[in-house]
Amino acid sequence: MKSAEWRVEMQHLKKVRLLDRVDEPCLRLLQEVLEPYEIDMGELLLSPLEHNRYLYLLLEGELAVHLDTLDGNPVRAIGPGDCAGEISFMDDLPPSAFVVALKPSILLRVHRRSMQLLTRSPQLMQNLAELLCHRVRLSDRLIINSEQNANIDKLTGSFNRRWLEHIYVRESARCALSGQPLSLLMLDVDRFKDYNDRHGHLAGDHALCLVVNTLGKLLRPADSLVRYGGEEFVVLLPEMALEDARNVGERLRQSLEDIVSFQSPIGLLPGVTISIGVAPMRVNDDLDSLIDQADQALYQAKEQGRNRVCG
Ligand SMILES: Nc1nc2c(ncn2[C@@H]2O[C@H](COP(=O)(O)OP(=O)(O)OP(=O)(O)O)[C@@H](O)[C@H]2O)c(=O)[nH]1
Repeated sequence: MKSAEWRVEMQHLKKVRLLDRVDEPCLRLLQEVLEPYEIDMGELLLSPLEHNRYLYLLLEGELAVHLDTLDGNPVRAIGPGDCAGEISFMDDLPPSAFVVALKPSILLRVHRRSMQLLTRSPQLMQNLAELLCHRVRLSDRLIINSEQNANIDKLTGSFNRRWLEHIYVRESARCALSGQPLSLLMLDVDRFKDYNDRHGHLAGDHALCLVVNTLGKLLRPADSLVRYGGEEFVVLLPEMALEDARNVGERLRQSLEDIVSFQSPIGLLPGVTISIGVAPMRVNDDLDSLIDQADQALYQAKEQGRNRVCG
């Protein structure tokens, strides 16, 4: 980052949202302490590893904010008129994120020692408070999104095992308390190794997505379709007894048998069939013992020739 040679003018300050509606005398004072800087593309402006003493106001260019490392995708971009470093500028702690220039950028910066000057303007303080509120809301949204993503299988978009462990605790307790049954289906794609060998691993991936898309449409909102691992899936059916769960299993099995071929991004592919083991929750069943029961029923379905429901 290098100091720029030009003088900061009023027109520059008018571009910055943080200075919106700040009165002219205060802007004039700020004009004296703001320093213009230029930063090259790819250059690091802020890092959690280095103390920051400045508030940066971006006039031109674009910056990117990265949380943990610079390798992944940025969590947000900073455009002209926005600012950077405001949190570490205020609390005098290391920055909470990396900020890097996405384009050659022009900035104004003000040192912490001029903080008193900023606090003279109630309007500027209000703008700053609003900006910090906005940042908090963004962070909350990021936490919610990452929490949701942590429960989702990346390939198929179904729930993953982590979600199953979480939802089982809730649903089993709820059903036990209200005297309702709960059942679990264990599903496995038939002869999936052959499918991969014959049509390729990518085709296998599309077939797994087909399974999730097809079965997902047949389930109630309260049911959870979970990719348990590889080509194995679990369906948790709260408030459902064994007989009804068998019927659901049969409907799921049939729905895939009916798909002889399907259109995928790599062309027309053959459908797959599934075998299903059904298990009703018994008193004192935990998730492992219930899965174990369903797994034994699934084993029988495979033994009896596949593409069937047992249990
Ligand atoms: N394409 C693809 N294949 C996977 C994935 N996860 C697991 N597999 C494959 O699924 C196959 C499972 O094979 P097996 O456990 O032998 O069972 P199977 O061939 O389905 O035979 P049965 O279960 O006895 O009907 C293995 O070849 C794995 O490589 C995945 O995410 N994508």
